[in-house]
Amino acid sequence: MKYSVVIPAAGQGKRMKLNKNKQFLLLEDKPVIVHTLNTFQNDNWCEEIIIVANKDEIEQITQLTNIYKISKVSKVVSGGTERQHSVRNGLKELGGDKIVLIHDGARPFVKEEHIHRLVEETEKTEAAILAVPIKDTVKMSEGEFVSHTVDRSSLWSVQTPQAFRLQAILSAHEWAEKNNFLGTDDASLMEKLDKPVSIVTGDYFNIKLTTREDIVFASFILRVRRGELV
Ligand SMILES: Nc1ccn([C@@H]2O[C@H](COP(=O)(O)OP(=O)(O)OP(=O)(O)O)[C@@H](O)[C@H]2O)c(=O)n1
Ligand SMILES: C[C@](O)(CO)[C@H](O)COP(=O)(O)O
Repeated sequence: MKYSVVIPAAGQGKRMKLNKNKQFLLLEDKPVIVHTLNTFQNDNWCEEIIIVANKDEIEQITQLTNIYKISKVSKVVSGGTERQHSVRNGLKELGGDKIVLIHDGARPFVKEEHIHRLVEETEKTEAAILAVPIKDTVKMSEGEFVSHTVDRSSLWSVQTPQAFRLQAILSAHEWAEKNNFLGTDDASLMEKLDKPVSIVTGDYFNIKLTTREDIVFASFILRVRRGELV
């Protein structure tokens, strides 16, 4: 089985509160984005990588792909003001009706086995997402007070990659653009069109580097992956 992947990496990293894009943060010896790209470069099911970058970071990211020999990168295109716009710019570089994965550049720890399960699931349906069951109790609020506690038995913490048939997700993005709908993930666009989205259970190590604490977690995850910690 084969797929292409779009890597949105054109955010500002505001919540990280650093003076640079979190994709360039060094995790041990390599930038975050290189850790992410290597997973797909090393996966023989992956045929093509499209990176979406801030327009003034395209050259820097292109240089990194040359330095680290990420040869599957076919294009580095500029992003948009929202993640959804960046993803759309990346999707437009692809053709045919292949399987396409959309994976945050800020998620360097996704496992190949989970990527493959997503692709296999998408062969059967049109959309599949990686997610993990919520572990905490979840409550809704009204002002400063709890309004009610949500039944968490059917709640998921959704991650990326998210996998789709290319034409299906392109149509969903076109619908969202025409109807001014902005979703925080790509699967929500399919849901708005009443398309089924399968859930594949991933693992809790597939974090998105969002706030500074995540840098600490990332350094431990790397040690776990090397077998240094349980
Ligand atoms: N306009 C945007 C916004 C986000 N992203 C990418 O989408 C992924 C998930 O977004 P997020 O973690 O929110 O990144 P930022 O938007 O950079 O973070 P913040 O909201 O803290 O600024 C990241 O790899 C980010 O680079 C993107 O390509 N284009
Ligand atoms: C796509 C995503 O990573 C799934 O959890 C998440 O919605 C991205 O949200 P962000 O605010 O753009 O990081």
